[in-house]
Amino acid sequence: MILKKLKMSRLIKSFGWALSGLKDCILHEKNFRIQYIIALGVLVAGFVFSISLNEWMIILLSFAVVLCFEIINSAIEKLCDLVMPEYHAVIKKVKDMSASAVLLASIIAFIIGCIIFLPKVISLF
Ligand SMILES: Nc1ncnc2c1ncn2[C@@H]1O[C@H](COP(=O)(O)OP(=O)(O)OP(=O)(O)O)[C@@H](O)[C@H]1O
Repeated sequence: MILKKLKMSRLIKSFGWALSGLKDCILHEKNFRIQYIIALGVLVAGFVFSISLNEWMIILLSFAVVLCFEIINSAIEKLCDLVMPEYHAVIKKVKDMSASAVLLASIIAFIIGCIIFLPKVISLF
C-alpha cells in the first residue's frame, strides 16, 4: 500500500515535470509557438469544414509528430549549446540533422493538410 502510494506520487511528480517542460516550450520556444499557432488554425479549419473522423485522426497525428519533433529538436539544441558553446563541425551536423526531422515532418504534415483541405476549399468555388 505504502509502496503503491510512493509510486503514485512519483508518477504525479514526473507528470508535473513533463508539464513544466511543455510550458517552457510554449513560453520560450519561438518555433514551437509558431507551430502550435498553425495547429490551432488547422483545428479551426477542421471544424469549419466538418472533416471526417478519419481525417481528424490523421490531422491530430500530424500535429503530434511535428510538435513532438520540435520539442525534441529544441532539447537537442539546448544540450548542444551547453556541451559546446563554440562552433564545432559535429555540433553543426547534430543540430542540422535534428532540425531536418522537424522539416521533414512539417513538409509531410503540409502535404496531408493539402490533401484533406484543398478539395474542400476548391468545392466552395
Ligand atoms: N555550436 C555550433 N557549432 C556549429 N554550428 C552551429 C552551432 N550552433 C549553431 N550552429 C549552426 O546554426 C544553426 C542554427 O542553430 P541554432 O542553435 O541557432 O538553432 P535555431 O534553429 O536557429 O534555433 P533557435 O531559433 O531556437 O535558436 C544550426 O542548425 C547549425 O547549423
